[in-house]
Amino acid sequence: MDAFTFPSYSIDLATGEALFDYALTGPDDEQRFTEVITLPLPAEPPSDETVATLGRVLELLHVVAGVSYYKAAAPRRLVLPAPLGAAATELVTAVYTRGLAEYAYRNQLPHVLALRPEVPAGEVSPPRVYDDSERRPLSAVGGGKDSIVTLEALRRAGFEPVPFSVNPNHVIVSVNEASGLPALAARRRIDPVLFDLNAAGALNGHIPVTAINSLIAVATAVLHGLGPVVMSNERSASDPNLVWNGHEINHQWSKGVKAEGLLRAALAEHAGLTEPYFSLLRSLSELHIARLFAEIDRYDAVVTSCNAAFKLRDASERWCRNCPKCRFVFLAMAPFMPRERIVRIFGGDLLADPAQIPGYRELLGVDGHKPFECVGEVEESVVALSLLAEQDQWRDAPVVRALVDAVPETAWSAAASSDVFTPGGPNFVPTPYAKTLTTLA
Ligand SMILES: CC(=O)N[C@H]1[C@@H](OP(=O)(O)OP(=O)(O)OC[C@H]2O[C@@H](n3ccc(=O)[nH]c3=O)[C@H](O)[C@@H]2O)O[C@H](CO)[C@@H](O)[C@@H]1O[C@H](C)C(=O)N[C@@H](C)C(=O)N[C@@H](CCC(=O)O)C(=O)O
Ligand SMILES: Nc1ncnc2c1ncn2[C@@H]1O[C@H](COP(=O)(O)OP(=O)(O)OP(=O)(O)O)[C@@H](O)[C@H]1O
Repeated sequence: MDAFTFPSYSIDLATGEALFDYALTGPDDEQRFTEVITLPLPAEPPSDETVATLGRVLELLHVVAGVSYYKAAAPRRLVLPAPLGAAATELVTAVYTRGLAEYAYRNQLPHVLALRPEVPAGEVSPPRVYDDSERRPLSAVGGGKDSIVTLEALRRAGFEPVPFSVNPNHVIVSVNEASGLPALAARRRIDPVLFDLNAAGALNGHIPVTAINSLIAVATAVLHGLGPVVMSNERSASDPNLVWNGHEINHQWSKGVKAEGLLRAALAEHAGLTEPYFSLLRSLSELHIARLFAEIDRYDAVVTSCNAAFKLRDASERWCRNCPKCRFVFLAMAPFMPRERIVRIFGGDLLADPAQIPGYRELLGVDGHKPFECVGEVEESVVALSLLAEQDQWRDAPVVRALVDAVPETAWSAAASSDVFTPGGPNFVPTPYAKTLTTLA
């Protein structure tokens, strides 16, 4: 295939159903796709102004959500459907290059990292300004510890958050029920043709799913007259897994602070939103978030951070207890709660199981590189281990003992002077939200 194009998109405001069309085109062939995203409908029909702003957000979503289908063939041309301003073009370029960097690396497709969209010439008419900064926030809920910390902090600080999820599965539904807050949900249906192509051996790999979920959340906030979308993306999401041909490869790229800045700028430029989107947890390490989570117990029976529970097919019920994310989150929570509590949350004790040692050695930087998963930095893992080694309840756990012996002296010294509990780094948290997290301390 030579090119990826965006033939059309439409929305039916009576049902909330938006259709996004895509095409992979070649000299003799064309493969079409349609993704269906259904937004929850508000009680009152939206005003013309709201519909206009929503249309602008959906234009960005149309282009960004194409990344799932582009990756089936990775053509060298990305032909956008309409003119875009500089900030929106920068977002799109980054989503298809940095957002697909892990995919490019694993499939050895360096041209993807150099992709530049072809933007039709023309002016984009300026959007109407939509001041959403003082409205109730939409809090994106993914079912894991991070979004629970955000939801609870916002609620306790009096912001009256509205929980929101894309395709909530039973985990997310249970988390929302445990919160007691009425939630909004959007549906997203990937074109089944993509799965057929995958089964037939098409190119496949990781995509920047947070960028897609984020724009669906912003579209929902606009349609419902709500305020900023509040995410739970942490500091370490901005750190790459490795560098390849001079390019950073980051599994979590669209959770990182650069992606957050690009999305905010594109939404301001293209849709006129004054305070569209920010991550409340941006300054915090995963370990710090785990410590905050330990202060909240109403979600213990439902919280699930394991990605295996969120697969579209053959999902695990809750924690699979045998993946990098389960290992990392167990290690990060363990120092801050009684052993019986964490074993109850996970349904098992990962630090009592010697089979987990090789996976933990990767997380601790003893072997290989940081896994391609949503896990914290090596330093955070070493700090967590050092805390466990000081506690009677964990000191003699088989995995803790083996790991304490495996970690090199240099890592212990780095951990001793670590700043993992000191908030830091760039963030976009608006001033009224600056003290929100203190409600959990
Ligand atoms: C649940 C999961 O981790 N899935 C990744 C996995 O896909 P798998 O085939 O095992 O299961 P499915 O998720 O059901 O996907 C089936 C196919 O559909 C494609 N697909 C899925 C969602 C989408 O939006 N677009 C798609 O094209 C997918 O490629 C499969 O072929 O492995 C895939 C290949 O590496 C990953 O792409 C799947 O990741 C999902 C998109 C996903 O939702 N992952 C999140 C849990 C995730 O990884 N989040 C990251 C943040 C990444 C970011 O930058 O936003 C994190 O938490 O670190
Ligand atoms: N299905 C979803 N709908 C809406 N937002 C989501 C969804 N899944 C994840 N998110 C949001 O995307 C961001 C990244 O998701 P991630 O899975 O890392 O977070 P989490 O589930 O809150 O916590 P954890 O890291 O413990 O899994 C978070 O801000 C989360 O709220």
